Amino acid sequence: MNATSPALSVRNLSKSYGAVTAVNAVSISIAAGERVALIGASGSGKSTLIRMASGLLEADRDVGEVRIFGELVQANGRLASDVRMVRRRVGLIFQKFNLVNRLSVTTNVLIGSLGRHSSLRGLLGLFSKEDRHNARIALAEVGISEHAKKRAEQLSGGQQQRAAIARALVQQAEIIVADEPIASLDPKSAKRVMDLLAELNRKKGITLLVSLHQVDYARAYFDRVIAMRQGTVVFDGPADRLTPSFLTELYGASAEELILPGQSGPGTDFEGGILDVQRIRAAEDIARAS
Ligand SMILES: Nc1ncnc2c1ncn2[C@@H]1O[C@H](COP(=O)(O)OP(=O)(O)OP(=O)(O)O)[C@@H](O)[C@H]1O
Repeated sequence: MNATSPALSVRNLSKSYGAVTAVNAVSISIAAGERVALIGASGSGKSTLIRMASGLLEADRDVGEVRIFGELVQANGRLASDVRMVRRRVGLIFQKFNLVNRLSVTTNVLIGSLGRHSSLRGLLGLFSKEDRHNARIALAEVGISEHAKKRAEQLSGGQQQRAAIARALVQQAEIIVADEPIASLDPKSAKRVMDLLAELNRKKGITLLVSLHQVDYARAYFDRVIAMRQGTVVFDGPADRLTPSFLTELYGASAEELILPGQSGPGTDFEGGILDVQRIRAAEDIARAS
């Protein structure tokens, strides 16, 4: 709403499941355009926080608030009545891609435009010429134009994740909230997905909040890291402070789960170069041609 509002503001949010406190009085603020990784061992509360932040899950009653670009998502454990409108600004990416397997890649991407139309129109496949044009551009931007007509289930994991990102682009998401987007991918596909997210942040100013298990990806791609342990935020600061010794200080023995010795991380040879340039040119060509 307000140009100076944070992209995401979470204040005093908690969530319990019976005796388990999944998230305990967490407050964070993410400025528009920031690139923030959320790390933590399994069960530390990352998914629960992400689901509450994006309006998919109500927090515990009576305290807490979430706003996205100043618009209320939930307060005191109740979702805002117009939460659907706010959610349109959020591109959600999940570990398991969240595509409709039997639909074509293009249709899956077009689903991103449904927030702006009646669902019936979308269900009937009555997408506008402009929507289709935007879907073609988005597919080119994420580098999977040649797979547009295939069914989603025919794509590799990395390609499916890129289709999910294309859907967020068609949705014109201003913040992408991704819950372990690379956890199911091989290192090469993981790197491509992370390269793509970072590029969208740089070129389009899309804010990123991405939960990850792997600290080396957090360090390579993000300026700021929020680390959780047992439902609370134990670190919020520059990614380069996350040295192995600091992680051991934060997490003790469970730091090993985050450092992943021996597993190949992103390294430093980010794919940028030729592939990127070709992809961006293709998207620009499509934009000019129609
Ligand atoms: N629907 C639920 N019912 C009961 N307990 C839950 C539920 N969802 C999460 N929890 C518990 O809340 C805690 C935090 O879970 P959460 O999934 O948020 O952690 P996480 O950091 O995302 O873990 P992972 O990295 O394994 O996905 C865990 O102890 C989990 O068992």
